[in-house]
Amino acid sequence: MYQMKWRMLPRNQQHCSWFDQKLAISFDQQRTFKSLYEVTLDIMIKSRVCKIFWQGLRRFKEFQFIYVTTEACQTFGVEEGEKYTKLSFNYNEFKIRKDHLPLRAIQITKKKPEWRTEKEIKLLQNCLQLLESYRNYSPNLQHLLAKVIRFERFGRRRVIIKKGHYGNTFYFIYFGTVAVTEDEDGNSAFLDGDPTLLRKGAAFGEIALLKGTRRVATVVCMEETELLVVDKEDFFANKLDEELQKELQYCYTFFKFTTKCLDDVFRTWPEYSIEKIANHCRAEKFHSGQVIVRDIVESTSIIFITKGTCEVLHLVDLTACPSYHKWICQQMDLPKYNPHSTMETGVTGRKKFNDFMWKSFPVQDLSNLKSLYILPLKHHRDECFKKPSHVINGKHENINRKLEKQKRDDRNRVCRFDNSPIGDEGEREVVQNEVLGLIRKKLTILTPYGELPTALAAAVYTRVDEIHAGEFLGISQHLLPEYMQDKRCFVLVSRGAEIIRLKKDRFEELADDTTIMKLHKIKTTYPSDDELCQKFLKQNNWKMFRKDVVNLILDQKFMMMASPPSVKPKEDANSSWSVNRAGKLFETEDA
Ligand SMILES: Nc1ncnc2c1ncn2[C@@H]1O[C@@H]2COP(=O)(O)O[C@H]2[C@H]1O
Repeated sequence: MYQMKWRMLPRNQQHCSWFDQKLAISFDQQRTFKSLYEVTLDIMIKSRVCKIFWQGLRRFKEFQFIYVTTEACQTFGVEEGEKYTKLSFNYNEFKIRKDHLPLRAIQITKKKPEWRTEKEIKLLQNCLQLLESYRNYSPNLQHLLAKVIRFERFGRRRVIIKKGHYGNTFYFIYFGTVAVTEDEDGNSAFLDGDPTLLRKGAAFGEIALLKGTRRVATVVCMEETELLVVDKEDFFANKLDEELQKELQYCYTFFKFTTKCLDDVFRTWPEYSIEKIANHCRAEKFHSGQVIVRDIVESTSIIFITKGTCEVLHLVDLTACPSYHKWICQQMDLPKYNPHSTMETGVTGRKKFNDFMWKSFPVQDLSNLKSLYILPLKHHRDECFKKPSHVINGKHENINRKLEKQKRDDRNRVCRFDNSPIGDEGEREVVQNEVLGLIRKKLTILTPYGELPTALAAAVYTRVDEIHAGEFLGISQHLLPEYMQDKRCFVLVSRGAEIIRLKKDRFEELADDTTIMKLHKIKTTYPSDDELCQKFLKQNNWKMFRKDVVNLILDQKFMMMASPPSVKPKEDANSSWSVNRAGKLFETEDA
């Protein structure tokens, strides 16, 4: 560029200004070199920075960022003049998902083991304390596992382990439920009424690793499931096999050496059969009050109690029990139950109460009925009794009068229990009809033993048996012919028990004739529903009596303390026959 400029000058000017030109060249050159140097330096620095970034990124290739893929991320658009910028906001990153593995812990598990800092391992260890199977390991093993464990999330119906495949992984369940099935695709889990389920805190996939065999079962997700995975190399490097061998040995030892308690059921079994059932079993712990099996008869498993106690409960539909009707008649002074005049309606309260099952059960408080029954009586007999608050209010009084009229009209229209005319047949009769009229308007149910107010339709859970460590249940009924089986629903509830579940068909497949003969001799018969109802009512009568006595004594005491003894009975002395739901249902020790 400089030479071009110089040549373009006139000839004379070219000679005379040679020195100047010389000076100018060196000055310009200097500037050019300087800028060239700066550019080169710039390029060198930039290339070095790029190289560092590139090397860093190469390492990051191993690191997968976590995306919560389950729900689409919401995107907001912002328009700025001509430009259109997209701001994205993933609300999943801010959403607290209860019971799921925290995001921070997931990020740690996604890192390579050597990248995890001591602080991160500790944090992960703390999160994993929630898992029972993990918590039971020594602190050292817990630390080693937290170093190598990785995270995986699967959706419903996803097969995690396929039966017959070689195994390279061991799993802990952090969230969700999986089913263990005998078929390859795991479909049976969704058809089986009683599949083998493993939940949060359980671990699986150890058998193929410990024995070096193929997978003995298929494991499929029943819902979205979060797992923590240990690879085969880490499994053995951290001596996890030694710990799990102990667990596997537990079931084997129970079947092999607890035969005395188990009525010698397994005494004649060859070694390999016991080993085989031990491979298909798992010890499970249940806290007190937890339901182990919802229907023992329907269940496809035999339950062996290894530790603690269990209770067998049965829901008795009182409306279907003649003893209950008799008792109601006595209590309410209703027309006596006559077995010859039963209504073959087939409509009972059973369906209604089946729906309630465990989550809730009907609160049957007879005190309301009793107060309806007693208040008018008291009103007639003793003017000193306080009027109900709604009667005091004039506005309510009008409504009340209207209601009374309506009730009277209804009573005339609707056929009554005893077909007796309404009139002055005594206060008691009137009140009784009053009660019935009110109830009839609300609903009555027809039972095989007569009509019953809906408010008195009750069902109670009664304890029918107690099972202790070393005992088992679920097979004797299964071996009986269909017509001899007790098809009623029995619930097994833990009282701090530890159990082993074994599939009935697997047991039958391996059991020899001697075992089957022994089991045929074991007969468990539970009392009929009416017998259970009688037992319950007996206990209830005692409770009612006890409550009445206590109320009576306390009343007298309080009255003496507060004011001079009065002859008037107190209202709450009559509210003693409310059905105590806790006491009744579970036959507490004070029963
Ligand atoms: N009856 C069972 N109860 C619970 N888990 C089981 C049962 N049978 C098999 N499994 C688990 O299912 C896994 C399937 O793969 P593995 O054979 O490696 O290990 C098996 C056990 O961990």
